[in-house]
Amino acid sequence: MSDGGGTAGHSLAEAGDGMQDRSQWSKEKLLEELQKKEEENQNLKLQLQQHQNATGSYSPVISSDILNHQLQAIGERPLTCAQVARYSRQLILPEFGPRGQRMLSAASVLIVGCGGLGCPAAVYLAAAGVGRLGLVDYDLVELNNLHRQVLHTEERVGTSKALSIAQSIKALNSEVEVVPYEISFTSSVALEVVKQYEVVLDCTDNVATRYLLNDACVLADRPLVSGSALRFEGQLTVYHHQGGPCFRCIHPKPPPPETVTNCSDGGVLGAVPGVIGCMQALEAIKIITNVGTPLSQKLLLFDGLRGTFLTVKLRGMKSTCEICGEEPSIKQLIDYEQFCGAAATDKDKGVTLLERNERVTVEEYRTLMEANKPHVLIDVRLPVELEICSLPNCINIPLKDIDKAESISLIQKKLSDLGSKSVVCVCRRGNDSQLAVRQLEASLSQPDYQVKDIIGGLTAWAHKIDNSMPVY
Ligand SMILES: Nc1ncnc2c1ncn2[C@@H]1O[C@H](COP(=O)(O)OP(=O)(O)OP(=O)(O)O)[C@@H](O)[C@H]1O
Ligand SMILES: [Zn+2]
Repeated sequence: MSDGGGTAGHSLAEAGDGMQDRSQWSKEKLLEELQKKEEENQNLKLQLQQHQNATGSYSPVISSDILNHQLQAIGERPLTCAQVARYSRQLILPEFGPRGQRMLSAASVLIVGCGGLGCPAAVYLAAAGVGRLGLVDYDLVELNNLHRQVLHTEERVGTSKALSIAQSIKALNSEVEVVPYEISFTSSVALEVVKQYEVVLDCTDNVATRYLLNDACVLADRPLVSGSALRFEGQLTVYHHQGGPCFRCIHPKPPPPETVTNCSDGGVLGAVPGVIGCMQALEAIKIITNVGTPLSQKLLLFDGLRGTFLTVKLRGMKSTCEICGEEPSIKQLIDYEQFCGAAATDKDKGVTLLERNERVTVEEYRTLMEANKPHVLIDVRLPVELEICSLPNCINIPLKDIDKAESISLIQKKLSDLGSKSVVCVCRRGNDSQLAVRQLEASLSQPDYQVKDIIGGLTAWAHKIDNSMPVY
């Protein structure tokens, strides 16, 4: 009885054709034999290819005659020879075929957000041959975008993201009609733009725009392919499609603004939005061509660190949903920044918590430093951020640890060693440092301590005092 095709009972040298004992062969002889086998292999592959081409079972080069015949049979305009050549590898997918290609070429997709998700989504939709691609973004390309926003280039830093993507896409596939919108996607324009496209992709990065896009898609009755990515994780779902829920059915109330983290603060590895953006393109293609099962009422969770995908079922459409329910109270677009209590951007807002006399400017801090005035400088960022840049003689106590007993006793010890009562807090941009000051004021026991923060943080220091300090 066979042991399952293993080599039991034979030496390794015999395994394979089992005819020759090669265990005593020289290196040269082995190489010669390998080359011979490789040539035989190539010949076999070629023969197989010719056989398959002749029988029509598989051919990487498709005859446009055969395809055009199939298309005419289903009453569609035939693909040109150039289209057949360009899209041949996807045309031979039985589920997709020339029918899918025709549907894709006739379709239009709107991508809102030309950043980390928008770039991969756009590149795969354009490459696949979508007919018309709308690209919305108000922002300009920055150097720190390039690690993940892969359609922009070093040369185009400082120029419009929408135009930059449009340029890359045109170079990739000149057949695609590209419509760049260098605008803020707001309530006044959203519905008008969305109505001009069949499928919409949410590739943005803020909650206000997510609600706006959702409501515009429900009002215009368009499916919304929604993606997000942060740090090493990503999410993907399709809203308002095939009777599935909309974003509001799942999230009737916006989250408190302070609980929302963006890539600029939380960080993101470029390949992660790459994965999710590609999958947004895939969902759009599936919806347009009616192939497969779209992620409607399902949420796909990608864990890049573990390399795992998990799909969870979402609740269904909510009959009481304010926009897609049975008696919707929202019949037109509203003010989403007001609704969310947050701006429709993830740019740093620059909070002001402290009074002016509780703060020092970077210039004032430089004077204090140069005068060697004894003080304790506390950098409240994460340790990894201090590896990027820091001011001399700081101690690192991350904001989340600032009011812990051991932090307070460390600060008190440092102050008493220096014979000082002055504490200065610093962070990246001067937001967390203000929170730290408030917490220290409450935690430090002696009322005559002076606790201040540096306005604008290390970013202001880099811009105004030390140009050699990196800005991130
Ligand atoms: N309401 C909106 N109108 C137009 N574009 C928007 C809107 N909201 C967000 N965007 C765009 O969506 C894109 C999201 O991209 P991404 O999440 O990669 O962030 P980013 O802002 O480029 O980078 P970072 O957060 O690191 O500064 C951005 O280019 C942003 O300008
Ligand atoms: Zn809903």
